[in-house]
Amino acid sequence: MRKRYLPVLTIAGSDSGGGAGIQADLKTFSALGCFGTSAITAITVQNTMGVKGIHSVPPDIIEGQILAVLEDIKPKAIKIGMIDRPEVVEVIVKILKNYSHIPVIFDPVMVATSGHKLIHEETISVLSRELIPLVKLVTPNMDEAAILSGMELNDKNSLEMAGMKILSQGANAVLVKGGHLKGETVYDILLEDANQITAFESNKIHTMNVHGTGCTLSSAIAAEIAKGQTIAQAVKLARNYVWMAIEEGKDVVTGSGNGPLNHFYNPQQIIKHDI
Ligand SMILES: Nc1ncnc2c1ncn2[C@@H]1O[C@H](COP(=O)(O)OP(=O)(O)O)[C@@H](O)[C@H]1O
Ligand SMILES: Cc1ncc(COP(=O)(O)O)c(N)n1
Repeated sequence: MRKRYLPVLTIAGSDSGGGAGIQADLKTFSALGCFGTSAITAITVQNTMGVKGIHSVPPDIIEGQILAVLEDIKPKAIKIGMIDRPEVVEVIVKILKNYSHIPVIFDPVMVATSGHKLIHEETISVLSRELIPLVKLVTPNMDEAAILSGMELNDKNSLEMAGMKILSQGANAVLVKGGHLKGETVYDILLEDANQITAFESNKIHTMNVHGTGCTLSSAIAAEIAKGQTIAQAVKLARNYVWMAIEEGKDVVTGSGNGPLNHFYNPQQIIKHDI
């Protein structure tokens, strides 16, 4: 058997500004020693200041991209990000049912850091009902967890309560991210089931460059899962990676809004596996 890089697939939107979406995902996979492949769901007209337009990719082309990768390159994990329309959820669900052996990490992207909506309202109930029960881990931020759970989130305790609600709605595991919490500490709460809850905490970094943190975190979790880590260990490693990429991204000078992270603060890890 030859040693190769572990392939990982991202199904997400393109960010022309390069900080979030597909662009962040592919940089993260590479930085963590995996081989990144992609299926683009939508092309956003975006920079550090915000989103100026969205061109939705036709569902048959999204399906074609995903199958082209699954049938030939055989990814070890899948990350899903921006899904703007219900028909795209349907296409993805249909495919995933035939590939249930591949672990899927789903970041239910709804609103960009800049405040722009990236999802049609009617998509939310469909992804909650049909997609979330199929994935290994769903990673909502506070606003997304509030929408999915119907609860208000403002402190560490409410992150956990919302996570419990999302579990009760059919999720297998939930990471409620608290990057937008007030105060000097950020908490992310991992619920693998009602009795297995892990609270991760780190110091808040003061910087404008936090565009793409959620995309980067979910891709890093997918990369670590592809390498064989457990969910809890993958989340721990991915959080460390994101924290360092934010810290080292303070001086990445691009644009006048919310800038990106520095995905390559560490030279690329060369990690080949028998596959
Ligand atoms: N200012 C910050 N300092 C340290 N960690 C952060 C900061 N902002 C976000 N994070 C971390 O980045 C990850 C993404 O969180 P969050 O920003 O809540 O998600 P999203 O990008 O989906 O809104 C989480 O692990 C969170 O703890
Ligand atoms: C294509 C695309 N996907 C995801 C996000 C969310 O990233 P963030 O919440 O960091 O703005 C984004 N802005 N654009």
